[in-house]
Amino acid sequence: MEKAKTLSLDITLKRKEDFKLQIAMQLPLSGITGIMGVSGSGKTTLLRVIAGLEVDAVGSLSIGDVKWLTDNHHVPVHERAVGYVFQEASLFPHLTVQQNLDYALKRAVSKSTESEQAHLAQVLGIEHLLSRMPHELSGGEKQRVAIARAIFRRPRLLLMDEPLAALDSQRKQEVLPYIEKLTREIQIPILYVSHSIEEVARISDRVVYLENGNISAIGEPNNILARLGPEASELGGMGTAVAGEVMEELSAWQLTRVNTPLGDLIVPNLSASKGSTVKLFIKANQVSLSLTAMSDSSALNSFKGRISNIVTNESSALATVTIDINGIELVSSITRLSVHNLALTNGMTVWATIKSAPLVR
Ligand SMILES: Nc1ncnc2c1ncn2[C@@H]1O[C@H](COP(=O)(O)OP(=O)(O)OP(=O)(O)O)[C@@H](O)[C@H]1O
Repeated sequence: MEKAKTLSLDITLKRKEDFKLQIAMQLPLSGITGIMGVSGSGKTTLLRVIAGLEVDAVGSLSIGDVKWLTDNHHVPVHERAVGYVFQEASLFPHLTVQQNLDYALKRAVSKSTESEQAHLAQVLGIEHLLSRMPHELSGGEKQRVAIARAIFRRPRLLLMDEPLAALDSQRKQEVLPYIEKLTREIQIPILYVSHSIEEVARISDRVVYLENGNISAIGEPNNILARLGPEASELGGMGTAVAGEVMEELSAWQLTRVNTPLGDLIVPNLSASKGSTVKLFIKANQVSLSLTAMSDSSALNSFKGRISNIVTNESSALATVTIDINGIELVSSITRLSVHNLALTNGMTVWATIKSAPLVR
């Protein structure tokens, strides 16, 4: 990996007797890196170390050619060019959106230019909100303003800690596309902490999975998410992310046909324009398996594939079966009893049926 475009860290932080964060990794300074793990695994602590908020962290940390932490130097928080977005937007209630942004700008070491600010306001869709007071904004709008405030300081890196956790699912769906646009249109690398597999699968280019202060897996979202064990249920359930192109609206049926590497998927109406790219998340518990093609079933989406992995655990009723369909690893969660009854084994050909309802954009 080219050093100038890499975030490198090799750090240790002993928090208390039973928790030590010990992370060594190199991440490309591009796109979105999802940081996942169950509660208490160290996600927030990792972001705090990178931001410079943990003065007891030891080791090395550099962003491109700039060293933020070495054996004998700790660059203080205000000199690290990072933007931080938390769960709560925390805007000043007595200032307008514009005044909130100006306030942040006045205190910034590095400031964006007026044209950069205008572009950012447009990317985040907040141009029309600038004269409003925070109490006149929805939760999603507040979060978009908080993101703009963080980026006005021209950070090298944007740290987001559960930025959507306080929003309901409709607002989440509303804000996610703006976050995705940031890495494309502003080219700002993002570290994105989330509890939600769905969110991370949808927006991340890579995932770092933490367990008890250590990295237990790092790589492509699907590879990581498919390997999660029982902890996946705390994270909203396992699943598979697939990107696809919107082919047509079946408006009479309130459905949309999306072409994906699995084949054509019929999903609830996405209201997305024809030709646009969407990401779908297929929950593992919505994928059933059969040995023959089912022609008399109500399910619309059925695909032929080959079993590439079966994980069972005698203490659990459920098994995780991975099916390779045109190179996509589709994860299915079915009972161990079904694996036994169908005598499923690696390499076997099966039909995977996806209920159309649970697909999300
Ligand atoms: N200020 C603190 N002092 C001592 N220990 C702390 C402090 N903050 C967090 N911890 C501990 O450090 C560990 C990691 O916490 P951290 O908040 O990084 O986890 P997390 O993965 O972000 O969790 P969550 O998903 O619940 O936010 C936990 O054991 C936690 O109890």
